[in-house]
Amino acid sequence: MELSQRLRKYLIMGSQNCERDPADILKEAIEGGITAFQFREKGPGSLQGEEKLALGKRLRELCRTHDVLFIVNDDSVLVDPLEADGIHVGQDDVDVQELRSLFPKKIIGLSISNEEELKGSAVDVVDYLGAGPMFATSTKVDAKEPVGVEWIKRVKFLYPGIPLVGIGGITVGNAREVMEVGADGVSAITAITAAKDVVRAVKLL
Ligand SMILES: Cc1ncc(COP(=O)(O)OP(=O)(O)O)c(N)n1
Ligand SMILES: Cc1nc(C(=O)O)sc1CCOP(=O)(O)O
Ligand SMILES: [Mg+2]
Repeated sequence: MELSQRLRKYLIMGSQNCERDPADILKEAIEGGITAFQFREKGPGSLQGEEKLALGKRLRELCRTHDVLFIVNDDSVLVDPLEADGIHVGQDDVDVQELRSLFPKKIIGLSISNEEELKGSAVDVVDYLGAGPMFATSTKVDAKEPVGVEWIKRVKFLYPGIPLVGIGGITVGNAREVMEVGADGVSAITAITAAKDVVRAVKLL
């Protein structure tokens, strides 16, 4: 399957986003039909060190069993121990050219929030882009101002060949807008982790 299809329903989370066992939430999200998962264990309340690694391994196994893409957020040292399919980084993280030489065959995702970031990034070495925040979000403390779905149109116009997912404030109610302007997928934290019925939320997304 093409990467653009594998990024269609992209759950991102860590234990800090979950009020119950993250593995249960991930299992339900897989049942609902997520195609990709990003292990983003960071921020207030997140696990560190061995505990982080242990949780990553549990979640990785679930993704492997169900053929869901497993991407690590930020932490390049976790890529090999977790046998991740790839890594997602932002503008203030490890440089993507350095990542590409470390991991020639892994999937590398890069966050892009504006034209300046796009111009200054080595887009040619990455496999997909994350564009956001689409809408207001309180999940990421240092999130930028919402850029809206117009940003998806612009990035697709400039880089039609690279898979693109929207992120930030995406819900069951607005995911369609993001897809209709040309995104290959939607990524979400709260819309899935905080849903009363996770299976249904993913299906509706
Ligand atoms: C798919 C996707 N897009 C964007 C991000 C944000 O990455 P970044 O800007 O590095 O912020 P953190 O997630 O590291 O706080 C993402 N994680 N995934
Ligand atoms: C991790 C992340 N990155 C963003 C970006 O704009 O790059 S917004 C964001 C948080 C997404 O959480 P929610 O789905 O709960 O809004
Ligand atoms: Mg990051």
